[in-house]
Amino acid sequence: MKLKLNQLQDPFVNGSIRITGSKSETNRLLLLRALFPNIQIENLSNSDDGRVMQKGLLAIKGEVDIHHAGTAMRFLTGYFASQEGKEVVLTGSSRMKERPIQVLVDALKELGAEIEYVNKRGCPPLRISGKKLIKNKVALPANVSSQYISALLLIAPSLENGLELELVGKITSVPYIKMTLSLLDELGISTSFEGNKISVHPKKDVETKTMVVESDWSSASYFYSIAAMCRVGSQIKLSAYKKNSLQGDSVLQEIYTQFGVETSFSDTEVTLNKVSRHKTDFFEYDLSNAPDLAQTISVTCLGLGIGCHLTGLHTLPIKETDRLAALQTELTKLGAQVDIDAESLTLRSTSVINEGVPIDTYHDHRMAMAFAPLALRTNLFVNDAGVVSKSYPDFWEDLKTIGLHIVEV
Ligand SMILES: O=C(O)C1=C[C@@H](OP(=O)(O)O)[C@@H](O)[C@H](O)C1
Ligand SMILES: C=C(OP(=O)(O)O)C(=O)O
Repeated sequence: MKLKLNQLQDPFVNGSIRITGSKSETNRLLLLRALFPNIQIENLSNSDDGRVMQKGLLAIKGEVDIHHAGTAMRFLTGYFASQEGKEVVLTGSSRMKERPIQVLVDALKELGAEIEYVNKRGCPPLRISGKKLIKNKVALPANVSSQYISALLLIAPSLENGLELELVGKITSVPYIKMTLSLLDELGISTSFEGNKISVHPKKDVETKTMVVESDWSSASYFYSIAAMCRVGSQIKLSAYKKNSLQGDSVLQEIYTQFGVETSFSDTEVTLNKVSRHKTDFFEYDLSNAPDLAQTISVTCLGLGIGCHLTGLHTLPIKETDRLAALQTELTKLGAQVDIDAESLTLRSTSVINEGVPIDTYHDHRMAMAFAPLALRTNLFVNDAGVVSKSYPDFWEDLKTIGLHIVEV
C-alpha cells in the first residue's frame, strides 16, 4: 500500500486518540502469564508483534514464526529453552534471520540450554529443545541489545534457583531492563539491580492479579512530532497513560519542551500543547536509553528547520533495518544534509524540504510513522505503508481523525 500525504494548508490540529498498549509491556506480560497463568492483562497491544508473541507461546513443537518481532524472537528463545519437553524451530522474516542473537544463545547454553543454529551461526532460525535449567549464574555482554537481558530475566523466576546476571560492558537501553524488573516486582517477585549485577529470586506461583498495560509511548512520539510542527494553539490528547511510566520513551515529555510542546496529565489522558516556537536551533541528545525515538526526533528537526546531533545510536544498525543508513538515505532525498557514524547522526539545518518525495520504509514501521508528520510541511508519499502494523495498526486512521489528509494511491 502506497499512501499520499497531502500537506495541511493550515498547520493546526486538534483531536483525541486512544493509542494501543505498549508492545514492550505486552510481550513481557504475555510471557509472564504463560509462566504464571493467574495473571490477567488489560489493554494488550493490538500489534503484529503482540499477536505473534501470543501465538508463539502456545506452541509445543514444530516451527514458530515470529515475523519481524525482535522482542518475541528474544523472549521466546529464553522461554522455549527453559520449557522441558518443548521442541521448536524459532524463525522469522528474512531481516530477523540477520538480527544477531548469539549473546543470548551463549548465555542460555551456559545455563544448560540446548539450542542449535539452523543456518547461519549467531542468527535465527534456532532449533530449541527445552530443558530444565539448574545453573543460575551467567555473565553476558550488555552493549548489544537489552532484549537478551530481559529475555533471561523474564524466565528467571521460573528457574529452580533463580538467576544472577553479570552485565559486561556499557549497558544499553537500560529503561527496558528496568521495565522488566518492575513488572517482576509488581508480581511480588524479588529482584535486585546494583551496578552491573542483577538477581531474581525463584517463585513458584504469584497471586491473582490484573496488570494494566500502559499505552505505547513510542507510538505517542509521532504525535509529539506533529504537535511540534503545528502552529501555536494546536492540541492533541492521548490516552491511556500513567504518570509513573515504566517506558523509557516517556522521556518525550521532556525532550519535546525544546520543540515548543508542553505536556499535561489529567488522570490517564496526556495533553500535548504547542505553546511556543522551538527553543533551540541545534538539538543535541544521547538516545542510548531511548533508541526508538531517533527516527521521530531527526524528522522533527528537519520539519522545524533545525539541526541535530543524536548520539547513543549504536543499536540502530541491528533493528528492523539499519536505521542509521535508512535515515540518512530518506532525509537526504528530502534535501537534508546528514552525516552518520557507527553511533551517531548529525543533521544540518535546512529551510527547504523537497516536495513529493516517496519515502521508502525498509520493512520498518518506524520509518513510515516517523516521516508522516512532514505532511505538516509538504506533500509526500509513503511506500509500503502497511508496515505500521508491527506496533501500531491504527496509525493512519488515527492521523486522519486529527485532520491529516491521507489517500491511497
Ligand atoms: O525490550 C524491549 O521491549 C525493547 C528494547 C529495545 O531494544 P534494544 O535493547 O535492542 O535496544 C527497543 O529498541 C525495542 O523496540 C524494544
Ligand atoms: C526495535 C524495535 O523492535 P524489535 O527489536 O522488538 O523488533 C522497535 O519497535 O523499534
